[in-house]
Amino acid sequence: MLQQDIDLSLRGRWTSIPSMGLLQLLKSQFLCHLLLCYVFLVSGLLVNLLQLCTLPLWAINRQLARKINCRLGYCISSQMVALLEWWSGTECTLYTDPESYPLYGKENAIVILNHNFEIDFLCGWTFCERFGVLGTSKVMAKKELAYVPLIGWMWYFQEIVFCKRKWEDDRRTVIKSLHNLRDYPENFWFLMFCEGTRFTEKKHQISMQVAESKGLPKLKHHLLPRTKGFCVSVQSLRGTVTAVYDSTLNFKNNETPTLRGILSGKKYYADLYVRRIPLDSIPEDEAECTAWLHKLYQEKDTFQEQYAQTGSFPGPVMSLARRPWALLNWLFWASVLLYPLLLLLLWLLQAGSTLTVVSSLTICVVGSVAVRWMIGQTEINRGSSYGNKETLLNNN
Ligand SMILES: CCCCC/C=C\C/C=C\CCCCCCCC(=O)SCCNC(=O)CCNC(=O)[C@H](O)C(C)(C)COP(=O)(O)OP(=O)(O)OC[C@H]1O[C@@H](n2cnc3c(N)ncnc32)[C@H](O)[C@@H]1OP(=O)(O)O
Ligand SMILES: CCCCCCCCCCCCCCCCCC(=O)OC[C@@H](O)COP(=O)(O)O
Repeated sequence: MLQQDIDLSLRGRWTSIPSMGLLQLLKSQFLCHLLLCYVFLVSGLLVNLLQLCTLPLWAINRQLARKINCRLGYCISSQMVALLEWWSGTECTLYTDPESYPLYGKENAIVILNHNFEIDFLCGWTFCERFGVLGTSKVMAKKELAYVPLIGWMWYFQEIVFCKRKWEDDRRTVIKSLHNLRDYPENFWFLMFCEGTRFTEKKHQISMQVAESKGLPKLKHHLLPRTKGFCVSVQSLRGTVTAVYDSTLNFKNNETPTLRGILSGKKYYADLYVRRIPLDSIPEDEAECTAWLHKLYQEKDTFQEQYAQTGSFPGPVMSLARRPWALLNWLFWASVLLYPLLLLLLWLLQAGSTLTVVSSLTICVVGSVAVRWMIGQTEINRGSSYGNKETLLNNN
């Protein structure tokens, strides 16, 4: 490279810093990420420990144990919401009809969401937070997520419905977990990604072969939904849940948002289109319910196509401001946990032996490897093989 090129590239780098903003620069620094992760990991472990302490209470007063665990769970999940809303400043826009809007958060609902993005679960959580149901939010999650530290352990106490994505194995456990929710003491949203796995080109191709073999119309933006879980949820929660919220998520400017981007303070623009469908209008019969879900996904596909063409969903936009609680929760944990960290660092600098310095560095490395592994769970290119050709052949 010529000296002139080097000068130009360096000058470009330095002149771009002021325009990038000092705050943005700060947000991209590894040290900041380390501090965020420290607060998240330590507070998460403390909360998990407190959740463990509630175990005897489940036998004595189950409803109280549930209410306590909702609030404890909120302490963990709202930190991730704070990261999205306050750290990255991501904007979440809700498209929905004004008649349904007042009911959101005031009734039990099954939420159906497309599964294309690495942070779709986080956007889901953010909408839960804004409607006051974050602590009680539920999901039908793959069993592997039960072993993710903090989040998976928290879910165990929040009565999340886990599945192995093999209906023969899941039928009994899924129905049992759903029946458990029938006397839940607070309003909850139960999320289902009926596609069962995240969208990839390969999984899409295979699932459209399945659609063709079943004589179903092809979908452009979705995988063919797996219907058993939805039908059994509707059957098991009839009388408990009053509506299905058909939700379709996309991001402005064709962005493919990532958790790493959020952690680095990157701002995204999420758009969510929600239609409220009364549960009574969904057929009870399994075959009819299956056909109903297939039709719903065909409609969702047209909404995504409209978004791809016009950059917006149908329906009016409802204003939905972020609330301060997620930020306040984070500030609480940060003030409780950063002070002892500071004291420890000062002590290490002043009097720490080589052994204590080395052990502290080792803890830092282990912590950051653990967080990297957890972030890896959200990455689509590290996703499961469920829905790939191999699985299809095994199933047959
Ligand atoms: C308003 C805003 C949002 C609010 C948010 C609210 C709450 C937030 C809460 C938490 C946020 C955190 C989120 C965490 C995310 C974690 C999510 C996941 O883990 S997703 C993965 C696990 N979940 C699911 O899979 C749910 C959907 N799946 C089902 O319901 C399944 O039916 C099942 C119960 C899991 C059983 O699985 P199985 O594979 O056995 O399914 P089926 O029997 O239904 O399917 C077989 C059937 O499908 C046909 N088919 C279609 N495509 C394929 C393919 N590619 N390969 C093979 N088979 C395919 C197949 O022909 C079979 O057909 P048939 O039934 O006719 O035999
Ligand atoms: C202040 C906060 C600092 C936060 C630091 C970062 C912490 C990282 C936390 C990671 C949390 C991990 C939650 C995992 C949820 C992943 C949900 C998901 O999307 O699962 C995928 C499945 O649906 C389908 O799997 P595939 O079949 O596609 O494979």
